[in-house]
Parts: sequence; C-alpha cells; structure tokens
Amino acid sequence: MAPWGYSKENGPATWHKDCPIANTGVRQSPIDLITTGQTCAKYDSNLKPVIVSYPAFSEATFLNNGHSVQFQPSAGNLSELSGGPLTKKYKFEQFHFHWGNNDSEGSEHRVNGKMYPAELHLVHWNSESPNFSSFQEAVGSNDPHALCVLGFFLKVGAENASLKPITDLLSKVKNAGSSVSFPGKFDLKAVLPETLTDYYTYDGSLTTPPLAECVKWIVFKEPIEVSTAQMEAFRAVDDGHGKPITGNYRPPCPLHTRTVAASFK
Ligand SMILES: CCCCNCC(=O)NCCc1ccc(S(N)(=O)=O)cc1
Ligand SMILES: [Zn+2]
Repeated sequence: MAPWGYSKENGPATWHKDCPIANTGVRQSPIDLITTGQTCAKYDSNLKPVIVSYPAFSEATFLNNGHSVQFQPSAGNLSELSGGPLTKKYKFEQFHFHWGNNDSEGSEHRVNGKMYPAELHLVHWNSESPNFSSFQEAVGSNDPHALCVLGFFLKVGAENASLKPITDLLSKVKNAGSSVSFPGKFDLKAVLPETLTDYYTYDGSLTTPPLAECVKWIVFKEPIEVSTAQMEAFRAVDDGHGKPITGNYRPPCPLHTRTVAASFK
C-alpha cells in the first residue's frame, strides 16, 4: 500500500486497509474531550500532578519524516516521566507536532469540538515493564499502558522563546526525509507550564499507523503560546510529494465505553 499520509488518497479514512484496528478498535485516539453533559470528563481528586525530569538534551536529531517533524534525543538520554495517573516510571523517547493550515484547525484532541492550531506530543515508554525493554518493543506489546504521551495544545499568541530553537530549525528540514543533528542543548522543561496539574487522561492509541492501543494519554488543559510566525514555519515543511504538510491530524474517534478523567474541577 502507498505509505500512509494525510491526503485524500492515503489519509485517515484509508488507514483501516493496512490497520484494521482503525475501524475495529475501541480505544482509538484522538478523541473530543467533552467537559459537560453525559459522556463528559469526570473529576478524579486522586489524580496527582504529572512529574517530569527533563535534563537539557545535549545530543538529538531533528527529523522531517514526511508526516511530522520529530525531535529524538540519543539513546542515552535520561529524561523520565512519573506521577499523574501513572504507577510506573516512563522513559522519554521523542516529541513531535501535529498542525493545520490555518489557526482554526490542527490539533488532534479537541475540547468540546474546538480544535487548536497545533498539538505537541511528548512520547514516553514504560521502562519498568518486564515485557519489553525498548520503545519499539513497547509499541508492539499489547500492554494498554506501554506508552504514555503528554499532549499540549498550541495557540497563537506571543512568540515562544523556549520553542524558538525548534521552530527556527524547521526551514532546515523542509524536505521530507531530511534531518539535522540538533545544535547545542535543548531545554524541553522550559517549554512546558510550571505546574502540570490540570489535565485530562484516558486510555487510547497511537494517532498514526500502527494505531496500537497502547497509550495512556495525558492532555493538558492549558495551551502553550506560539507566535503566528512560529505557526507559519510548521506550514512550510514538505510532505515528500512537493507539498507542505498542512493538516497532519487524525479526526476524533468514538469513545465507546471509555471514560475520561480530569485532574481539575
Ligand atoms: C522502521 C519501522 C519502525 C516502525 N515502528 C515505528 C512506530 O511504531 N512508530 C510509532 C510511533 C508513534 C506514532 C504515533 C504517536 S502519537 N501521534 O500517538 O503520539 C507516537 C509514536
Ligand atoms: Zn502525535
């Protein structure tokens, strides 16, 4: 099959051909996070703040893989995640983005149907499971919480100085398949809000093929601000068919019997 993508010919509505779970799965992501009414997110007072330990990365690759741009530190990185709904420690694997071609679309998760212009995903894998000892093995395991992805909405506002080293690099990976070694150190912690207390969490999947249902999702309520220029920089990244990636987000999937918990009232 032609490699998957986001065009009419190879986009989300066609992914079921190679990944039947796209249509048969009952824990697919993303979802629309509804905050009022029957199927709404339920406040859970037991949910603690998320704890991240992200020492500045010193060695990393920044890659345009044709369907997103991805920041991947070298294997030795010690960045970890715990707390929140998690009972184990997770190791940082990579972060990447999803965006649209205008400010009214682009995020994968939605809040009461509202999309943000982009969404940042910080991908981690459970480093304390006896069943796997690498990210790829975690993706392939049938463990429902093999991965934990932190989702942050991006909204247009002031320039984000902490993300500038990343958005300034986008023009260097304009062509699909291109990558650069990240110059210098990158402080991911500085990108995030200080307190990681207010979030939605639910059991879901990867939002791209293989769409494995192995993700504990944690989506934060507070968006991260980026400037219009920074948003435009994402929209100039090419998809490998001579066209810019202008909408690498999957539409929301049915909730089925799942419930969404909220760490805030
Ligand atoms: C060389 C063959 C490798 C195949 N294996 C690569 C692979 O399985 N990748 C899956 C990676 C992935 C996809 C989607 C998300 S999201 N958008 O849900 O955060 C996170 C991570
Ligand atoms: Zn993603």
